[in-house]
Amino acid sequence: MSNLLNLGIPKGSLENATVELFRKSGWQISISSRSYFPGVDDDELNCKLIRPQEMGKYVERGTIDAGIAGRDWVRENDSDVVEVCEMVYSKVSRRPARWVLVVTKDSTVQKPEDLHGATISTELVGFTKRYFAERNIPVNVEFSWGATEAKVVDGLCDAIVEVTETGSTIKANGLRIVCDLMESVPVLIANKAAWADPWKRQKIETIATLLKASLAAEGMVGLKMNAPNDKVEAITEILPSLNRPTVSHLYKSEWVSIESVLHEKEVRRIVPQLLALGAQGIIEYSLNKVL
Ligand SMILES: Nc1ncnc2c1ncn2[C@@H]1O[C@H](COP(=O)(O)OP(=O)(O)OP(=O)(O)O)[C@@H](O)[C@H]1O
Ligand SMILES: O=P(O)(O)OC[C@H]1O[C@H](OP(=O)(O)OP(=O)(O)O)[C@H](O)[C@@H]1O
Ligand SMILES: [Mg+2]
Repeated sequence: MSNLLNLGIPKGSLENATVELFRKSGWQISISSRSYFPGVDDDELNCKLIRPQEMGKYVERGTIDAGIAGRDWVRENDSDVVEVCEMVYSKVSRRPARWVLVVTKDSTVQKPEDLHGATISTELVGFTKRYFAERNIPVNVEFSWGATEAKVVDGLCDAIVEVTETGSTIKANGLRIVCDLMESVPVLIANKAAWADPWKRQKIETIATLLKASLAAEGMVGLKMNAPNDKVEAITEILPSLNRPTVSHLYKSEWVSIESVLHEKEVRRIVPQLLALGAQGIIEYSLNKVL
């Protein structure tokens, strides 16, 4: 049984984006409705769906060897685990999630200090209490089971500390962000004993490497072109690359092939310049992974 890694997949907001990231990285995870044990096309992996709020606890205990959860919840639970790597993605975007202090639009609150003696509702109680205590602002922090935005609209509390990504929920409820309190990204965490086991560690590191390589490839493309020998210097001078562009000779020709990896957004700027310098047969191709 030693060549089996128990891996926690975050159930909820990060679920679809995580499964999609694994697909790009080479693992097909299939989740059937109502089952908390997704299938995966790797005999060395055993996946379980676990709430990000509880991931740290189960990884710390060794119930599972590794898992992905938002760093916010790993910190909130003060989980004694190895943080293997962070990955920048959220529910719908490739930006960190933000925990923000939120009030109604007509509230007079402009800064955290204005909440002296106020009641704040949040799912992230420990962090919120610490944030206000460190600033010597006495507040009453209440745990919220969710739908937190509704509570400040209803006047059940004076402010909330909520997670936001696109901002659409805050906007839809007519609320206003006072300030950002913290950012959070998903992290791959490992149990300490699993990390000390050479096979498990290697497997966890392989997963980390490939997940990060898939994220790194997003927005990057390969660009390849032919050019006369005497233009190589001028072209490689302006061509962005990860390290240096590759130059190889065309068979029985005075021409060379030049290849580079760059941000897709740079292509529209660089292509007219490449053409002006005499490049021909330019091709752009997408990349699955950048390591
Ligand atoms: N758009 C988002 N909304 C909420 N959480 C997000 C978002 N993007 C990333 N996250 C992260 O997802 C985790 C919260 O997960 P989840 O949504 O499962 O919790 P929840 O809100 O309590 O559950 P539910 O989906 O049942 O409302 C946190 O680590 C948070 O930082
Ligand atoms: O900034 P946005 O892109 O709108 O995303 C943030 C919203 O998404 C989450 O809600 P969720 O769907 O988890 O519902 P909940 O309030 O019941 O937890 C979070 O709690 C916010 O309400
Ligand atoms: Mg939620």
